[in-house]
Amino acid sequence: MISVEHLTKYYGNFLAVDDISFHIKEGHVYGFLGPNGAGKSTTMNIMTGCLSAASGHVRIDGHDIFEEPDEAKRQIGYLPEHPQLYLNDTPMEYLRFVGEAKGLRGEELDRQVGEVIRKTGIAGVRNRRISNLSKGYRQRVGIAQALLGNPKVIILDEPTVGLDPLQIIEIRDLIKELGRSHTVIFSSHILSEVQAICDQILIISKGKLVAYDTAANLEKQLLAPSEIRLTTDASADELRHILTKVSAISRLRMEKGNSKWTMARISTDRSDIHELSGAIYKAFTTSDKMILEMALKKGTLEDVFIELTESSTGEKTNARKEA
Ligand SMILES: Nc1ncnc2c1ncn2[C@@H]1O[C@H](COP(=O)(O)OP(=O)(O)OP(=O)(O)O)[C@@H](O)[C@H]1O
Repeated sequence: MISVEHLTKYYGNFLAVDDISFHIKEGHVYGFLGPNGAGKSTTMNIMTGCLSAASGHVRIDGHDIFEEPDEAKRQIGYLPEHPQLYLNDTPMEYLRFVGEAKGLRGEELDRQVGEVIRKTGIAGVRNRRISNLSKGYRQRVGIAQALLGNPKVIILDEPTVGLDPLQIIEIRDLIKELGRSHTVIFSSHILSEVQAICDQILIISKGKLVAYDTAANLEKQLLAPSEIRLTTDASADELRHILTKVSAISRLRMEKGNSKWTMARISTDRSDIHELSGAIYKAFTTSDKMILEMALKKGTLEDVFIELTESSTGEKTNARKEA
């Protein structure tokens, strides 16, 4: 449905999109996930024909966005990060205006405007001025205009930014609903949001595509090491000796505890952390030392996201606090 090949974009000397390539199939919800400034909006603006690129190709349903912009754009409905709504218009007037600009006329215009109003749940406010609508309803109007012309692909740039928690839930539900009838791509810097809505996740960091897969596969393939925190009455040397029998350990770090007990962090790269905890219990049974406390921490997608985006930006992302 969409093919992006070796896309590169500079702002002056600054490389904002760095040789990004990916393919998108019909009928799924895709999430562009990345910290602020990662290059999500720039990539979306190029994909929708709003911005040029230094090099690379974007094909929408076989049409090159640079060479056949009209055909390619017909397949896309776009809600930019800062949509230009006409605040003095009502949603009805605004949607009729956008519909006409997309070439709709007469009964077909009436039908489509009615349908997008119904789909986005704005019937109750369709005759109020947009300037009097809440941010959530304005965002719905923005999504409604993207749906006009019945495009195959809907691209939404940070559609939940600035909304209150209830509005966020409503817009997320709407995106999921749209995913039943369209291919939807939306961007966010909030991992939990992308995880909750998307079938596929594209992680973008510092202009590069650093991962592309389902949430479950990302966790499996890029697995952040799982870790066990252990407190024992064994000394550090005794613990090292007991654990020589445990092959699943990839890393062992002693931690400063109180003077009486030894505390350690034990990591594994294996996908099943219980394989490690079981082996540790077993190793202790053949010693005269005790496990006083054992806590398991499984590697999560959040760990993967933070590691991928930190290693390429060198900065802390804000995913953890907002997820
Ligand atoms: N018109 C511009 N001129 C110069 N630099 C720009 C311009 N637009 C974006 N940038 C820079 O390009 C980088 C990528 O920006 P972009 O808006 O694509 O990121 P983003 O992932 O969408 O982040 P955000 O969520 O903050 O919008 C950022 O460092 C940004 O400051």
